Amino acid sequence: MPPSSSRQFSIRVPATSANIGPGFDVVGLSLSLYLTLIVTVAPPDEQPYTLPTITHSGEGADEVPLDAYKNLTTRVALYVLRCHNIRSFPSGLKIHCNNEIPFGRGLGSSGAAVIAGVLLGSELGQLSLSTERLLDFALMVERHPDNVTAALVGGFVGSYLKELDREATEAASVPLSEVLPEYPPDAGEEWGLHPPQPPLGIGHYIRFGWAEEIKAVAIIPQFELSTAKARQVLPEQYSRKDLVFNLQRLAVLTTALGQSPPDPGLIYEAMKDRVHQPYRKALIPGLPEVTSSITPSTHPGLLGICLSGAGPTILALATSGFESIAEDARAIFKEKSVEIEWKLLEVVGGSSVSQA
Ligand SMILES: Nc1ncnc2c1ncn2[C@@H]1O[C@H](COP(=O)(O)OP(=O)(O)O)[C@@H](O)[C@H]1O
Ligand SMILES: N[C@@H](CCOP(=O)(O)O)C(=O)O
Repeated sequence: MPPSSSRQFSIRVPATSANIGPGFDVVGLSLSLYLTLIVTVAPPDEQPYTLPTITHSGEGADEVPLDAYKNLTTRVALYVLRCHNIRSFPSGLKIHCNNEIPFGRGLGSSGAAVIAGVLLGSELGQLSLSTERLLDFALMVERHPDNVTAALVGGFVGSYLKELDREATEAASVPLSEVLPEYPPDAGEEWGLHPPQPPLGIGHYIRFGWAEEIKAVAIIPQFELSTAKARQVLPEQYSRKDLVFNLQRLAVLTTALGQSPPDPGLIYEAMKDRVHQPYRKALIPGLPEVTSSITPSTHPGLLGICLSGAGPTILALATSGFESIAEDARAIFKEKSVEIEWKLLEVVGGSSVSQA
């Protein structure tokens, strides 16, 4: 018998900090700020068909589209549904989004929206997708695995994209506009018959250890920098010297952050980078000054400091002295006329779906 009352569930996805210095497009850390969706699905016999209603509170409320065909989360959900021959949202769907993750700051807001979307699609279609398959769908949209993997599975995570054969590479490289069309089909059009299906098993990951006493100070400049813009400034090629510099540090960092007590001497140096931060400093006034003048010797308790994701947020990992790290960073940024906000965050578990 079909359910006669509405079904409600919630989806909670954490913020993430990607790269952690040398791990560009490789490592991510899930942090205690959340995107939460409260979803109400009307009983199936309700007539006539009505489009989803989206409401949004918190970060991004003044800029996020509330049209289900334009909103990133619902577009991703619709992509997952279409790939399973479900061509529209259920009638009378209501979604309330409460968002604590600031947009365009390098704390994985888009990765969280994408993961919320794949979980929403899976839940609405009652598809019971595995973690691996959810990741495949997310990777068709956000094509670097660091944020989405950490947002989905939680913790301190390393990931790589599988080398695909020619056919699968083509399938995974279709333009984003084909994966996520922005408009509904015109009346009578057969939209959604052949969405590009993700190849199986695109992303592979492992969770590293994390020493519980390590907290994350997020120093958040009050301006947005889109990840797309911050990727455009990166070179196509790197010298062997710079590549080896990063590989040496990343190999040490992935174990060093799991050791208790953590070793600031080892970690501070292991969080340095030559692959993305040097190129992004032109977009983030104060970045080199903050990362070079806040050190374990000037700030006891500090372990390491780096750009969070594509920036402009700076991530300081520390066991104590959080306020002095953040306030000294504030003073340096102020000299460059950049205002900041800071938050002390914990490393948390991954995304969850709960039935009401
Ligand atoms: N909760 C959300 N719902 C809808 N769209 C979102 C949400 N969070 C982020 N976005 C989209 O992602 C954009 C920010 O993505 P991006 O430039 O990758 O920055 P970051 O992921 O570092 O915050 C926002 O401007 C918005 O378009
Ligand atoms: N590896 C990516 C990470 C982008 O993270 P975001 O939080 O800024 O979206 C990059 O550095 O471009």
